[in-house]
Amino acid sequence: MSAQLSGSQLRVITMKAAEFIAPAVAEYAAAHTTPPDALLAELAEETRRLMGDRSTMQIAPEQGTLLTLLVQISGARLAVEVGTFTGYSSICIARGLPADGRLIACDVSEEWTDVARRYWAKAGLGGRVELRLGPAADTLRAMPPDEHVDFAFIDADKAGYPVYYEEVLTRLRPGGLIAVDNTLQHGAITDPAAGGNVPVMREFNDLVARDDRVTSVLLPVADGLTLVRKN
Ligand SMILES: C[S@@+](CC[C@H](N)C(=O)[O-])C[C@H]1O[C@@H](n2cnc3c(N)ncnc32)[C@H](O)[C@@H]1O
Repeated sequence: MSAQLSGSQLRVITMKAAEFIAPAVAEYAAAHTTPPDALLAELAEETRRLMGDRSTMQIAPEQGTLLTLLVQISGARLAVEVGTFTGYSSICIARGLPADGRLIACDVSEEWTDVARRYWAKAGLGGRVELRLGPAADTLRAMPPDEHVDFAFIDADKAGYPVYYEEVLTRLRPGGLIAVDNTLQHGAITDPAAGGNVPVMREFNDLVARDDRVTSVLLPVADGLTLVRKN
């Protein structure tokens, strides 16, 4: 499933990973991580071409590998994604599910998820992924309130994270896992003067760290990825 990465693909991995660690170490880590296959590399390239600067919203390749691995080892059957964009992370999650598993993908953008739909079809995952267009808070609240979700990935508007976290956690089975992206905010999370999404994210990180319903670890992977297990 892996493919040789071109120089530019490897540079993208290295640039994203280098935010928290020395560039040479980041390059070494990237070279010793299972790389994206040809389809994911093509999606990353098309997203860069179509979306320009917005393409940085896509998760880093090593996060994609990690998501697939987490879904596989957790034995998840039903997954939820909040923030799909052009589909990179959804493909990584869906690939970790069994053939009869299901991913509910939430986003507000028809334009961006049209790209995702195309790539789900190309990846043979069309039957495994269900897109729900609309504000994710509404989509999550409309789901049954019982504990039936095995795995979730939160990667949408940062102000919405506390609501997404709570609505997902309510529906997560004990032992289920939530992965939350961008929790280190390019390293600005420790800067008390930083604006933008940083204060919101700091509050969210504090909320998770205080939550005795879960066990969590904030990993310095890419832009910070917090893993949360429901106790
Ligand atoms: C950082 S991008 C997601 C990147 C994606 N996980 C990937 O790997 O390519 C954030 C996405 O959240 C979506 N979004 C923003 N606000 C939202 C909301 N209120 N409900 C659902 N999706 C939302 C945006 O349309 C965008 O596609």
